[in-house]
Order: sequence, then structure tokens, then C-alpha cells
Amino acid sequence: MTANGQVAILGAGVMGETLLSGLLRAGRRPGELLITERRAERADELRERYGVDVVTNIEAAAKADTLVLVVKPQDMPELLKEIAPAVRAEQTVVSLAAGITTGFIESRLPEGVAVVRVMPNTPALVDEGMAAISRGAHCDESHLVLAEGLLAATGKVVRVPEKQQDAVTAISGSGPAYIFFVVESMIEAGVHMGLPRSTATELVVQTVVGSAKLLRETGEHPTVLRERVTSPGGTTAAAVRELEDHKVRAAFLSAIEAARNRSRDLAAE
Ligand SMILES: NC(=O)C1=CN([C@@H]2O[C@H](COP(=O)(O)OP(=O)(O)OC[C@H]3O[C@@H](n4cnc5c(N)ncnc54)[C@H](O)[C@@H]3O)[C@@H](O)[C@H]2O)C=CC1
Ligand SMILES: O=C(O)[C@@H]1CCC=N1
Repeated sequence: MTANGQVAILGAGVMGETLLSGLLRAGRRPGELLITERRAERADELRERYGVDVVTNIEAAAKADTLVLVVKPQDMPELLKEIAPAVRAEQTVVSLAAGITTGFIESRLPEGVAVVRVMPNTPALVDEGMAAISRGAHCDESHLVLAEGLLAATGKVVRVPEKQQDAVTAISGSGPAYIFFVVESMIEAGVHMGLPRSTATELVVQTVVGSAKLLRETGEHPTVLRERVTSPGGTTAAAVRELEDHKVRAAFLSAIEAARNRSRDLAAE
């Protein structure tokens, strides 16, 4: 048993499985983990794949020391109503749901329960996740350390004030989707110009991985790195001019603000 005791993941969809598999890769034993899942066939699939016990939400709330809530924001009220009678003040509740505040969760659980809000992202599946955590009203350092221990299994973790979580959700939570959108667009451009799809895909994926490593390993500002690619009067300058003409920078700003606003609205649904 680790210092965190037993961890239950309530809702084992895309993000629940991502966390589950990361914790197992990081050395947690299947016996330290429990999952709950509304879809029976999905529960069977995960039990078989990972050797973890599948229990009901009430059983998870009664047994586990840490409850990680990974259902959709819209399913959160029902889940909290179901587990509230079994939750105790000595447990830690960790929520990965976009837009759901710690206050929303605290008001639906017994008084005094520590709630940590987390915004993870899917690169956690390959241990390159980015997670931001925020404390609720009843958290102390030990609860944040516990949440960091869970998320550090699959990548980087930073602490942010909760008021920044909607912006974080719009940047790193949804962020992988923007990158994949750019990747799709670049591959399509290659295909339009006659490259075989497999060649275009290999070129684009390695370019994205290489560019990400260059950013991380040099610590250089992206503008500096972009300027180094941009020869005077050359190909990159021609391309960047088109991106500016099509207001791609403004489109990113609007898109990311829309994601932030959507995160703010989710708790009200
Ligand atoms: N997919 C992503 O990239 C990210 C997702 N999140 C958050 O993670 C949460 C889950 O998202 P996904 O995994 O993408 O959704 P998903 O739909 O793949 O997974 C949710 C799972 O919860 C199950 N579920 C629903 N109600 C339940 C209940 N009462 N008891 C037990 N299981 C229940 C569903 O059957 C489903 O398998 C959301 O709140 C989302 O905001 C956060 C960051 C990134
Ligand atoms: O799209 C969503 O609502 C979730 C939260 C961040 C990424 N996926």
C-alpha cells in the first residue's frame, strides 16, 4: 500500500483510463486501485485489460482513501448525490472535470471534505501529460501533495489558483486538440500537393515532435525559433504572411476564449 492508500477512479472513459494506465505504469499495483463505470461492457474491458476491481460508486466511496472523479461535468451532480452518503471527511476527493468548481463539489458532499480540482490532458497516455491542480476550501499541503503524486505518474504538474482553471482548461486541457487540428491541416496540404498520405503524415508528425523538443530543450522564445526558420524572402515568410492575412493568430485567440467561456458555463448545466 502506498501513502495514498486505495485510489478509486469513478468514471473510466478516455481520461479515467488514461489515469488508470499511468498509475499502473508508475508502479501502483492493481489491488491499490478501484474503478467504477456506468457502461458494463466498458467496465469488463478495463477489468480484463488492467486486472483492476470494478465496484459500484457507493462501494468505491466507502472503501477508497482517495476518490478521483472523472465523469463528464454534466454527470457530476448525479454522481455526487450518489456518493455523498458514503463520503467521509478523512477522504480526499480529486476532480478532473472541466468547469466544475471545488465549491460545487464541496456543497454536495459532507462538510470538511478536501477537494482538489485538476485539469489534465490526454498526452498523459504517453507520460507527457500537463496537469494543473488547485486547492479547495478544506485542502492542506498534504492533499495537494497527494494529488501531485497521482498526476506526476503521467507527466508534469503545476499548482494554479482555482480562478485560473478555466483558462488552463482552454490552453492545456483542450490544447492537444488544437495541435492535432494543425497536424491534420498540414497533412491535407501535403496530400493536395501530391505527397502520398503516409509520407505527409511522417513528415508532419516528426516536425511537430522535433519542434516541441526544440522548444522544451532550448527554452528559446517561440518567436526566436520561428525567426530562425524564416529566411529573408524565402518560403516560410511567404507562408506566415498567408497565416497573418487569414487572421490565424486572431482565430486562436477567439477559439481559446470560447473554450474558456465554455468551461465557465459547464457547472451551470
Ligand atoms: N478527454 C480529455 O481530453 C479531457 C477530459 N477531462 C475531463 O474528464 C472527464 C471525463 O472526460 P472523458 O474521459 O473525455 O469522457 P468519457 O465520456 O470518455 O468518460 C466518462 C465516463 O464516465 C462514465 N460515467 C458517467 N456517469 C457515471 C457514473 N455516475 N458512475 C460511473 N461512471 C460514469 C461514462 O460511462 C464514461 O465512460 C470530463 O469531466 C472532462 O471534462 C479533462 C481534461 C481532458
Ligand atoms: O472538451 C472537453 O470538455 C474536455 C475538457 C478539456 C479537454 N476535453
